[in-house]
Amino acid sequence: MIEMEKQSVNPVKEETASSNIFEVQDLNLWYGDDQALYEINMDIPKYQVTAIIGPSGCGKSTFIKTLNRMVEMVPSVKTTGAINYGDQNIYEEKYRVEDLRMKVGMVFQKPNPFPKSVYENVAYGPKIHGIKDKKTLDQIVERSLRGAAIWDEVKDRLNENAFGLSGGQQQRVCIARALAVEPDVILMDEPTSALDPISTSKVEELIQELKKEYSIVIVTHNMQQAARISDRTGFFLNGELVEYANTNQLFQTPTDKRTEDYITGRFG
Ligand SMILES: Nc1ncnc2c1ncn2[C@@H]1O[C@H](COP(=O)(O)OP(=O)(O)OP(=O)(O)O)[C@@H](O)[C@H]1O
Repeated sequence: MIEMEKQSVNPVKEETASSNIFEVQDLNLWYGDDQALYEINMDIPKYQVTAIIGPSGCGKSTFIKTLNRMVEMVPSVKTTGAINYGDQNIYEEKYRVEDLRMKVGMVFQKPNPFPKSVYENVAYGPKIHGIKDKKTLDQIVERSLRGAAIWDEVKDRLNENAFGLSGGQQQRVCIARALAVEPDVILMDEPTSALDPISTSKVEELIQELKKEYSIVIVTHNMQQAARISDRTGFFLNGELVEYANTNQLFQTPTDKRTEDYITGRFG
């Protein structure tokens, strides 16, 4: 079993509803006729790191993309159930997806900066939302880059193309870009899988800092990473949420045989 030093957190169901950023209720999802998620029920706590683990194809990326409705970019997608964010179900027809995406930022597996300067990458979202004043934009860019622990490395390179940065630096610029629109939640889909170990540990440290101000959901293939950085972990298998518990408990005393088999390396 994986060694853990972190304090454990109480299971969400013992907490009040307002301590959750999302409450996923009976969520099912199909790509055309193929069902990819089955009856997912999951309360995702505020200001914590929630990790999603499971073998390839189990539905991790599909699930995380339901949280900002990015999954709907696939035209054949159908969902049933609800995801409550605040007091609203984000799958209600009247819910404006643009509002959701402002509050629920996303960072992807491969760093994907725009082919623009570091400054423009971070200022892009605020500009789209109507901020034009140069001084205000300068402040947002600095604050976001500081928040993503990359300011010192890029403060003299703000006008250089972001493609000229290392992969790990690009990923932190992408995190700064997500922070610039002041989200509540940051979704991360395997954010370190394309990074070297030093960049990975920088991003992992950053995640620990970010959870003071944001709620974080991270998909990871890497169980050690989930154990190191998350407060709660959900284990997915074949589109089902098999087990969801505080991370310590899930890795040390899993209650489901399938979780135990997976974390002890018997499959996956
Ligand atoms: N755009 C799509 N169209 C049709 N089926 C899809 C699409 N994306 C994913 N799927 C299917 O949904 C299921 C879950 O895939 P998903 O990518 O969510 O799994 P995953 O756990 O993130 O896998 P990996 O760890 O390999 O990234 C798989 O059977 C996959 O083939």
